[in-house]
Amino acid sequence: MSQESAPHILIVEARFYDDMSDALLEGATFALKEAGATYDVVTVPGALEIPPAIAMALDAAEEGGTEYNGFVALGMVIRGETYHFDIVSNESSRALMDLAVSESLAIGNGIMTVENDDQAWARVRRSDKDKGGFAARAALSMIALREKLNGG
Ligand SMILES: Nc1c(NC[C@H](O)[C@H](O)[C@H](O)CO)[nH]c(=O)[nH]c1=O
Ligand SMILES: CC(=O)[C@@H](O)COP(=O)(O)O
Repeated sequence: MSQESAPHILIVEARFYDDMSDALLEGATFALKEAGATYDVVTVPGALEIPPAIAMALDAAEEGGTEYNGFVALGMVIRGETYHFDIVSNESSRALMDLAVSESLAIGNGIMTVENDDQAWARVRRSDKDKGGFAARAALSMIALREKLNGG
């Protein structure tokens, strides 16, 4: 897809923690609007469902559905008592990386993996770290890089 128009982004958010998801989404959408990009938002139950959602969007695009220049993954994974934290954290990030490399996708990974609520809140929109905005800008940067490499 050539980049004549503004980048069109799919934000896939895992709303496991509604309030933190609101903050991550605020940061991401602010950054995209600031850059003149357009976006759609879809919601999945948890971080493990983000990579399959992106894969589904790619399949839909091949069948005439919306084509996206890039993707932003937003989620919050907070360690609990069991090994599940490691599974959710490692597998979601691994699957995003596999998709990005195998499909040359521009994906900004805003899936936070933290030890506790304090660490979480220190890294969402209501702070200067704003990981949602950082993920959005990462996706836009990779779109621009792909255009440059393709002689755009
Ligand atoms: N504990 C967290 C989860 N767990 C849910 C998984 O992501 C997944 O939805 C479930 O295993 C069903 O497939 N997800 C988060 O995003 N954050 C968590 O802290
Ligand atoms: C990241 C998780 O899956 C975690 O929230 C689950 O909590 P627990 O390990 O106490 O079941």
